[in-house]
Amino acid sequence: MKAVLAFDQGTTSSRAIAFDHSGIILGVAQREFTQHYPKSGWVEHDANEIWESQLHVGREVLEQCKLEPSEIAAIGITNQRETTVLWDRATGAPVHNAIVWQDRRTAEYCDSLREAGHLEMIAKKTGLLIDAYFCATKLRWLLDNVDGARERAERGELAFGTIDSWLFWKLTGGRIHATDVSNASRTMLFDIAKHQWDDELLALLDIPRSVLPKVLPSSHLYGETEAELFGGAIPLGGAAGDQQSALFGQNCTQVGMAKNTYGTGCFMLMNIGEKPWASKCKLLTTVACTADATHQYALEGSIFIAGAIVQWLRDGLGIIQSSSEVEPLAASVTDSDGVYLVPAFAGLGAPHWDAYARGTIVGLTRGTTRAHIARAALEGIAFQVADVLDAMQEDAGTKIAELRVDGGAAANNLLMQFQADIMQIPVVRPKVLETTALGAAYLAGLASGFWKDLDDISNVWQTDRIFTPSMSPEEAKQRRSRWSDALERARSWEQKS
Ligand SMILES: Nc1ncnc2c1ncn2[C@@H]1O[C@H](COP(=O)(O)OP(=O)(O)O)[C@@H](O)[C@H]1O
Ligand SMILES: O=P(O)(O)OC[C@H](O)CO
Repeated sequence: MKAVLAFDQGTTSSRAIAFDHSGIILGVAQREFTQHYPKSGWVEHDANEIWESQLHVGREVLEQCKLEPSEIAAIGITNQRETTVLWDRATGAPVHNAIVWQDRRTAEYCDSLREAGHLEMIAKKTGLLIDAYFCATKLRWLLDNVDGARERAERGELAFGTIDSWLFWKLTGGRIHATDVSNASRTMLFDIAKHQWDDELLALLDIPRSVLPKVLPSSHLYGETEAELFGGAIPLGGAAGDQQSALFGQNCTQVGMAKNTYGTGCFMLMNIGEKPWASKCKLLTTVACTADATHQYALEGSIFIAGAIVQWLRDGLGIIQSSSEVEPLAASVTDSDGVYLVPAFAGLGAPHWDAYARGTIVGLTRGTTRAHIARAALEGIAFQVADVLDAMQEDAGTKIAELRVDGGAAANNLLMQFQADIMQIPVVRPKVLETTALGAAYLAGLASGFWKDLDDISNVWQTDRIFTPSMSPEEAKQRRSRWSDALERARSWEQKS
């Protein structure tokens, strides 16, 4: 076998990456797809467009690398999590656009769940806080708002899944309706200690069990692709939510090791070992990936908007033409000149959890230029990450020695240096920034025997650059205090209807 293929289905694009046995990237294909914003705070994707884009890049990378399906040991899927698809089992047609993880339409329903006193029970079972972010309330919304959906679901005609399930279904021509444990742990319907769907939660959310996929380990032979899709069947060797996949791809397999991924949002995960425990600092407890069917958990801080702020500078404000221009623009000034940008465009996630916060720019003067705004935008990403790191250290009762980083925006040196400065710990960037895809490749490669065990893959991870703090602790403290002031201005901005 020559390669393992990772399908990395992200929020803004679908990617396919082929890795060889040494973890070297043989080829990458990528395709963006449409973001739908039907109302303020709503975000949707066309699940068929997701499928078509993923299929297209899968074929493209095989062609690019001149690889035959028979030379691929397995495909590993990694995906944007929580994005919720509901489709018809007979036709395979989605009943509605997928509701994306960033979508806030169920925020008020979540308030009512909280007010009814369900917070503790839900946190204990699922490791999650009650938030519109997770699948459960999105799925309930679909069942209640799509004509006839609830009746069809009760009759067993509909299937629910996160994007991994949806891709498994499409790749196998509807033969497989399954998800992996790491994705299941993001639904708010899954008991993470017992590793099973929970009847009390299903009853509370009014979700019929018949819509649910089967839950399997992350590294596992799920089946094979339909032969005609790629000109030959390819084994499906695993799946994982993209953030758990990145934790695995960063080799954070020991307790206390942490990574942060800078994509559309930012997600910091720290390995906490074999027992789940509840966060005291509004972080999530989630299922991590393992090489076998054993269980591991991670503590997670999810930030909704990170790299997306750079897209907004490009597409919304038009002050840059491409994402890579943000670094030279921000570097053209020595600081943000007192400007703070809180990127709460979709509310605030960890550790603040305010669905009604909105994006804010404060400290503007007549001297403010687009360069200051660009710099404040990058700093706004780093400040959010520092808040999560504090919460994680407090929760774990230990200092995190270093933070491993990856994702599209981790290529930005100015951002990485500021991140190390403001957190006062080293930021370590690996050579392969595609650790999300690498994690999925590992999972599939381990299931198919392409790699023997964890030792076999331990040499793949290599450091590219370490950013060490160069700002004084006093200055970092002062800057973070101003950031907290700015954050206060952003909180509770959107009014409840
Ligand atoms: N040089 C850069 N500096 C800052 N942000 C960047 C840079 N290049 C890309 N990005 C941002 O990174 C994100 C893309 O990263 P990626 O890991 O592909 O995200 P996702 O998987 O969420 O689609 C985009 O939001 C983009 O704006
Ligand atoms: O698509 P990404 O990389 O921004 O990741 C999205 C997360 O999985 C949402 O929880």
